[in-house]
Order: sequence, then C-alpha cells, then structure tokens
Amino acid sequence: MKLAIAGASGRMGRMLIESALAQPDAFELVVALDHSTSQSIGQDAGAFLGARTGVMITDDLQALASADCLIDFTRPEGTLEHLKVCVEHGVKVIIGTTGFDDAGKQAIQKAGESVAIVFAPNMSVGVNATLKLLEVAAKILASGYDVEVFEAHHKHKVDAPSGTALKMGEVIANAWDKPLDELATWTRHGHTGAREDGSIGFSVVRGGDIVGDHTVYFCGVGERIEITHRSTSRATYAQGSLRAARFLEDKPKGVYDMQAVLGL
Ligand SMILES: NC(=O)C1=CN([C@@H]2O[C@H](COP(=O)(O)OP(=O)(O)OC[C@H]3O[C@@H](n4cnc5c(N)ncnc54)[C@H](OP(=O)(O)O)[C@@H]3O)[C@@H](O)[C@H]2O)C=CC1
Ligand SMILES: O=C(O)C1=N[C@H](C(=O)O)C[C@H](O)C1
Repeated sequence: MKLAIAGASGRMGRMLIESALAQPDAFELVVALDHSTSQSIGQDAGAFLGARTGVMITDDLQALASADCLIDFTRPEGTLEHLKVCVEHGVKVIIGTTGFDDAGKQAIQKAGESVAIVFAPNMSVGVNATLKLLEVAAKILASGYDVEVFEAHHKHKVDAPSGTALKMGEVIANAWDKPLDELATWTRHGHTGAREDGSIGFSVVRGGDIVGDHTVYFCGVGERIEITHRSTSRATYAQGSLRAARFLEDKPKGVYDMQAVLGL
C-alpha cells in the first residue's frame, strides 16, 4: 500500500514513518507532507532515524495523488485542507487529528460520501477496548454514581479536553440516551454549587512528556470504580493507524471508527 504521511516531522508523523518503514512488505512510503513553514521541508523523511528513504518532505499537496492512503495527524485546519485534495484524487484517509469543531466534523462526513475514511481520536487497541468497558459500566452504574473524566497529556498538546476524553464522555452519554453537551461540566472554579446529578465532569492536566492518561471515575457512596488507560508509547497509535489503513483497502467510501476497524 502506497502511504502518504502528513505532519511528517511531528511527534506522531515520525512514529508513523518509523512504523511504516519497519513493515516494507505491507507499506511503501511515497509522500511525506509538512506545512510550508516547517524547517523539515526538503529533508529526507527518514533523516531523523539516520535512514535514507528517498522521499523528501514536501508542502506540495498535489503529491497526494500518488498515494493510496493518507495518514494525517496534524491540526484540524491542515487535515481539512489535505482532505479536499484526497477527495479530488480518490485517496483514502486515516484521520488521527483531534480538536475539530462541528463544521470540521461535518466536512469529514461529507468527504466520506466520496472516499473511505477512518476518523478516530485514539487509534490504540487498549483505548478502544476501554471504550467498550465504559459502555458496559455506564449502563450498570446509570444511577447513584457520579461520573468524572480525567485526562493528562504532555505540555505541547493544544486541544482540551483530549479527543479521547470527549469520546469517553460521548460513550457514557450515549449509554444514557442523552447528548454529551447536555451533561458535560467542562470547568469548575469558585462557588460552583453542589454537583448536579447525572452530569459528567471533565478535568485536564498538561505537563512534561506524559504520552496520554485517561481515567473515568464512577463515584458512588461508600465506593468508587476507576477505569484507567495509560499510554506509555506513541507506537500503539501508529500501529493502530497502519491497521486502519489496511482495513480501508477494500472500502470504496464511508467514515469508519476504530471500533469498526477492530470489529468491536
Ligand atoms: N488519534 C490518535 O490516536 C492520536 C491523535 N493525536 C492527535 O494528532 C495530532 C498531532 O499530534 P502530535 O503529532 O503530537 O503533534 P505535533 O505538533 O508533534 O505534530 C503536528 C504536525 O503537523 C504539522 N502541522 C501543524 N499545523 C499544520 C497545518 N495547518 N497544516 C499542515 N501541517 C500542520 C506540524 O508542523 P510544525 O511542527 O512545523 O508546526 C507537525 O509536523 C493532534 O491533534 C493530536 O491530538 C495524537 C496522538 C494519537
Ligand atoms: O495529543 C496527543 O498526544 C494525543 N491526542 C489524542 C487525544 O486528543 O485524545 C490521543 C492521545 O491521547 C494522545
């Protein structure tokens, strides 16, 4: 499969390049994209590994035409720009980027009418298994338990709460047949009053090099259940993305999530 990777010099871009190069029988890196202000433009995509791939990092989006599938972990504005070019050339897309607004999410759904897309805020098997556990827990603990979602990430992360934390909130709200927006408490400061029954609180830590921690608390009276996932390496996100790319091989169009990729 001919792969394009966007955000090639970013944390995830590099992990994806390393993971794809380690599977030469399955993947060929044909395009490495970054935006025009990036210092990496013109460098070999494997330079950070001391490897020569022959693929130079470029800002030429038309290069995407030579790929079967783009894996994009950038920023919402970048992803949406890349998506237009992928639709134009019939290129499949894996979107790992988080932080889209409603208009961005709608644009992804629209693009899915023409090309096959996997769009998921977390590509790791462990997180997607955790989402299933949360669905079960939310149904069993639907009353008498206060739900709080906590997440912690590295200091460079620009969106909050994380896409994964939002997805966890959505899974719980769905299990209760309510939209998350109706239940969410995003911040607390000052005289907040007592906690509202049935609400879902979110809290966020940013610091150092934390790869990604998520805990959902179901707090009852006299007991508390905590469901935690901790990422200690970005390799799981990259492996999940490559699995998603292979899943799309025989899909002509549509928007899929990682639950579909993993058959959960
Ligand atoms: N779904 C999942 O499993 C995961 C999702 N993520 C998400 O992936 C995204 C990237 O994370 P991470 O790799 O840590 O971030 P980085 O900041 O390390 O990398 C982002 C890359 O995208 C480039 N970029 C930034 N803005 C644009 C733009 N407008 N157009 C094109 N390229 C752009 C950056 O270039 P430059 O450095 O020059 O600005 C950089 O190369 C985030 O949204 C994050 O939340 C992260 C991990 C797992
Ligand atoms: O920015 C990150 O690093 C991560 N972002 C994703 C998110 O917002 O959920 C996934 C993972 O937690 C790492």
